[in-house]
Amino acid sequence: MAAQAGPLVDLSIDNDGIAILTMNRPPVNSLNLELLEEIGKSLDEVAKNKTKSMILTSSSPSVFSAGLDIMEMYKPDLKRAEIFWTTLQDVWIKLFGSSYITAAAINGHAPAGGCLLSMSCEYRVMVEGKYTIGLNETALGIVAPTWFMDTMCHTIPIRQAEYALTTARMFTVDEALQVGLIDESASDKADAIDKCKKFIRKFDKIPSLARAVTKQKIREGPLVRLQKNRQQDTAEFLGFLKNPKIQQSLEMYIQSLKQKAAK
Ligand SMILES: CC/C=C\C/C=C\C/C=C\CC/C=C/CC(=O)SCCNC(=O)CCNC(=O)[C@H](O)C(C)(C)COP(=O)(O)OP(=O)(O)OC[C@H]1O[C@@H](n2cnc3c(N)ncnc32)[C@H](O)[C@@H]1OP(=O)(O)O
Repeated sequence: MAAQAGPLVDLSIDNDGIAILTMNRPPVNSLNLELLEEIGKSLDEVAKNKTKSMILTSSSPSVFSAGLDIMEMYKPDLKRAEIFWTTLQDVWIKLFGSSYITAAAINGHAPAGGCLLSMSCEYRVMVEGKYTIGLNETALGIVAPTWFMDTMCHTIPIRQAEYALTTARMFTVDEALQVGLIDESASDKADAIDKCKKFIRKFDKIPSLARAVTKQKIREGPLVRLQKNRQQDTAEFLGFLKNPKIQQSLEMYIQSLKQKAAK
């Protein structure tokens, strides 16, 4: 993978007071520990500055995020793997549970953890093209953690979520629109950001405390479930990583990604 140039995230505030959080880990914004830490810090910053809203996007021209960095899971140092997983949990708790308004301008592919980040926002606009979005874990022989599933069930009807999760369905932009996995499509990244801003402006006349408390109450179930089960969730993740069969399938998956990239 190419060496990192520049900061892993960019956080800027526009003239309307909207924070734009841009993931910047070329080539595919795979979520390693350092990127997750930087996303977490940026989410803290947005909360601390009482910014009214945030749009999550990517600096890549074709990938929103490739999901978790597979190299964090392949033959890992278990202490780092534990920190990696708890940092991912923290990011999800901060984003899914945020009181400020959140929207994702999905400017490219969003598999697995990339889909999770976008679903943790309140509104999704995806750029038209041959991009796909979804939770593909079962295709890799693994089970998405309960809070990944909960997040999908908060986004699309539970029947559709069950079908998508069990079949590892990757949705095209049109299919995602049809099922409600995304709210709108856009012609390009600028259009996606404009549409996210239009969504954010819908709240101009809604008292912010009432909005925030309503959001937190409706999202309380999945949040409490993870908060109560964090240690068990982490132990399960580490247990997976220690399983030789999982390591073998990871190795094969990495090879297949590399072969595809080399073509
Ligand atoms: C797989 C996990 C298995 C077991 C884990 C064990 C236990 C886990 C238990 C529970 C946790 C489960 C939760 C998992 C959630 C996840 O997020 S897993 C990650 C799933 N992500 C994917 O499957 C996406 C894979 N990537 C792609 O499909 C494509 O790269 C993508 C469509 C995003 C972009 O395509 P393209 O622009 O053509 O780029 P390339 O494919 O050419 O890739 C460029 C280089 O980037 C490397 N790469 C791609 N994805 C990842 C990744 N997720 N992690 C690390 N590296 C990645 C790719 O190998 C290329 O590298 P190279 O240039 O060859 O060095």
